[in-house]
Amino acid sequence: MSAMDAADLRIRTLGECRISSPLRGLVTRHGTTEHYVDETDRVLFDDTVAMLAGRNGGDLPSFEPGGPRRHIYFDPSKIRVGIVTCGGLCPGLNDVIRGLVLELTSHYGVSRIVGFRNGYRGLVARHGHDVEELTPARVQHINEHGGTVLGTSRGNQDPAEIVDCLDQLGINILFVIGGDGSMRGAQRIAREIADRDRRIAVVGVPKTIDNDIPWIGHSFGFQTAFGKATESIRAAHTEATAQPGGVGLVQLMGRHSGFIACYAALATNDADYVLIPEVPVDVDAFLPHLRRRVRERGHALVVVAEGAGQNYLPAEGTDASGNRSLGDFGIYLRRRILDDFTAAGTEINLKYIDPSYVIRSVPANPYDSVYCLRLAQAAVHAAMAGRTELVVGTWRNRFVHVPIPLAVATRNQVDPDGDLWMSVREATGQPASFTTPATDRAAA
Ligand SMILES: Nc1ncnc2c1ncn2[C@@H]1O[C@H](COP(=O)(O)OP(=O)(O)O)[C@@H](O)[C@H]1O
Ligand SMILES: O=P(O)(O)OC[C@H]1O[C@](O)(COP(=O)(O)O)[C@@H](O)[C@@H]1O
Repeated sequence: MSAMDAADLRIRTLGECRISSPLRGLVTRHGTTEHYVDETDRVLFDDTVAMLAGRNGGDLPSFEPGGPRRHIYFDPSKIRVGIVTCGGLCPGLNDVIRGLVLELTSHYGVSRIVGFRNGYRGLVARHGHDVEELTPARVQHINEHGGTVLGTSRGNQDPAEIVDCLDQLGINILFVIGGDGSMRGAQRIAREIADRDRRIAVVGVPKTIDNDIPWIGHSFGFQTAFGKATESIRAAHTEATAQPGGVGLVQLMGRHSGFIACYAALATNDADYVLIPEVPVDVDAFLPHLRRRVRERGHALVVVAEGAGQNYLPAEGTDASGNRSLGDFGIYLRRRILDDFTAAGTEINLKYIDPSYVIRSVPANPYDSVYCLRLAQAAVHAAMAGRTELVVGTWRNRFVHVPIPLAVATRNQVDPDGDLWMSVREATGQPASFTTPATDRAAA
């Protein structure tokens, strides 16, 4: 990450909080202390992170903690709130929508909440402002289903048109539930709002099934998704061990980050190999290893993230413009394994499984449901206190406010020298990498 401006590390606010919070039920058991965040409290980055953020020494940056404030910026009786979900699906989207609506209505007394349909498209006049009133009754059971009741979309929209829409509908707070692309969009919307000198808060709840957004410990839905992926790994293992020369090959989502592959493999502890985008793999070095393993043990199980092997993919893995194609390394690997075993005269029974969208379209598990609710609560507290251009995250086991520029500046990836990858290598027994002298020379 390049060095950031100090301004990018500060949380923006719309103005002074002069209204006493209407939050009820937050008095502690001892009856004296109200449970509000101490405004002077800070959650420090550690030194490494400070260095990454370009603040080497001196004024150590810190996060503002999330949570309810004693004084708020918006008058709950006067405001109108909008919610939008963007990007790919992820378990828990409906939990977050529900959490936002329930927190706004039950605790703050906000009664006017709308959901924009189909991502940022729902905020663009050309597509016809597509909104739906959201009430506690409407959201009561939506968490029992996967997907998002608001719908979602990809495709860039003009921030100016979006702010026109917020103006026309009298929206005071916009909650964006989405990935890094959505948050970049949210940042541009917030800047457009600031340029027009409007007082509209934009607060993000980071969504990524790949767990690739930093500053959030792990993302909501991730645990549900890798849990679902373990079913495919178990099936592949059962198939592989049931016949001579059995090879199970499971491809999982993960375009740039291999967290799903690593966690699903660790959860089952059956995989012999895990291939992820963060660790280069030379297929020519991998194949003899796999053949040896099958000869010695009678079977093998390979788990690949779809974005693995991008360092290797040959000409046929490129698109018409010569760019290397992303994804589907598993399909390529499947053909190479079959060709290699056949050429070597080694018996093979390969079963390929790609659970694909199955792992991200399911409802959140109870852990993720709790996490979604707490992220939603933190997002509402932040917005009601007039904070803007931020996402809610977790850092050092605290809910924190992360400025959007910081949240989108880097991608969370598996560290090939870190503990997680070491655990995977311990569990699988695979070498540090699969390279040949030629790829080593190329890398150097
Ligand atoms: N750089 C950007 N600037 C403005 N809007 C963006 C940008 N990238 C994405 N968006 C908006 O966010 C939406 C979701 O982004 P996308 O990258 O598809 O998914 P995700 O948010 O899950 O990463 C897009 O449809 C687009 O409207
Ligand atoms: O087919 P789609 O909808 O473009 O989505 C597929 C991609 O989305 C991802 O799940 C990433 O989405 P996230 O933004 O939730 O991390 C990739 O792993 C996958 O390749």
